[in-house]
Amino acid sequence: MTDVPEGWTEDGDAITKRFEFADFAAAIAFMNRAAGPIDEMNHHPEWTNVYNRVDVRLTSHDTGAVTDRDLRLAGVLDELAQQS
Ligand SMILES: C[C@H](O)[C@H](O)[C@H]1CNC2=NC(N)=NC(=O)C2=N1
Repeated sequence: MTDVPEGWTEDGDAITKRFEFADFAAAIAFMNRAAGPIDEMNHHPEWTNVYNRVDVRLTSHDTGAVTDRDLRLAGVLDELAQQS
C-alpha cells in the first residue's frame, strides 16, 4: 500500500475518509465544487452523502488498488473541503 495520506484510512484496496460539514447544503456544495476537478483528473470517487456527511472511498478501478491518482485526488478533496 502506498503511504496513506493523513486523515485517510486504509481499507483493503482503497483509502477512505468521512468529511463532515455544517449542514446538508454545505456537503452538497463540496460535492459540486469537487465535480469539475474530479472530471478533469478523470479519476472518480465512490462517495455517499447522508445529511452533512460525505463518505469517500478512493481506489483505482483499472488496477484494483490505490495508486498515485487516488493520493492526488485525496489531496484535492482535502483542499476543497477546507473551502467550506
Ligand atoms: C475510461 C476512463 O478513463 C476510466 O474509466 C477512468 C474513469 N475514472 C476512474 N476512476 C477511478 N477511481 N478509477 C479508474 O480506474 C477510473 N478510470
